[in-house]
Amino acid sequence: MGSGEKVFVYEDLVKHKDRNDCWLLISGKVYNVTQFLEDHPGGDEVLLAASGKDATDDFEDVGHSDDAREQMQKYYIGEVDATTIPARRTYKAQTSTAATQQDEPGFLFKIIQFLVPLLILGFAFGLQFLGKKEKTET
Ligand code: HEM
Repeated sequence: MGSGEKVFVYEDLVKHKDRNDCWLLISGKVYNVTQFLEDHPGGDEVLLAASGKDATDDFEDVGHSDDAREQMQKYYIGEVDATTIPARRTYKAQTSTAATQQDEPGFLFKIIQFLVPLLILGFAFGLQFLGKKEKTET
């Protein structure tokens, strides 16, 4: 606050992730929470664990109050150049491909289920036919 806008690079965060010097990156903004570690209602450990990386998800997952968002302004020290932040990994469920892959053995299984009784029947008729033929021949 008031000390001017500073633009950091993502790699800078790694240098500020211990108890004596702890920065947080939340929604592209950098907060120096070193003095806040002891006072954080959620404890210092969670803040230390959230430092050195993008802590946006960790912060939002807790559902911080407006009061907490107000408080964090005190610790704001600058922004991180967005181009240096690694792209967030999104895990897309491979529904379409997984479904087709699963469908194939299912389909094959149904065909086999249908064919096996037919083969047994065919075999039984075949044996009967052979039996009759043998009787007529003798
Ligand atoms: C500058 C950043 C932060 C500030 C100013 C802050 C402030 C606060 C405040 C005031 C509370 C009390 C509840 C509320 O008002 O919402 C709180 C709770 C909490 N915070 Fe943070 N917080 C910050 C960052 C984080 C981060 C990065 C995490 C990582 C997970 C975190 C985890 C928690 C947890 C787990 C609680 C719940 C404590 C409980 O209810 O037992 N906070 N925080």
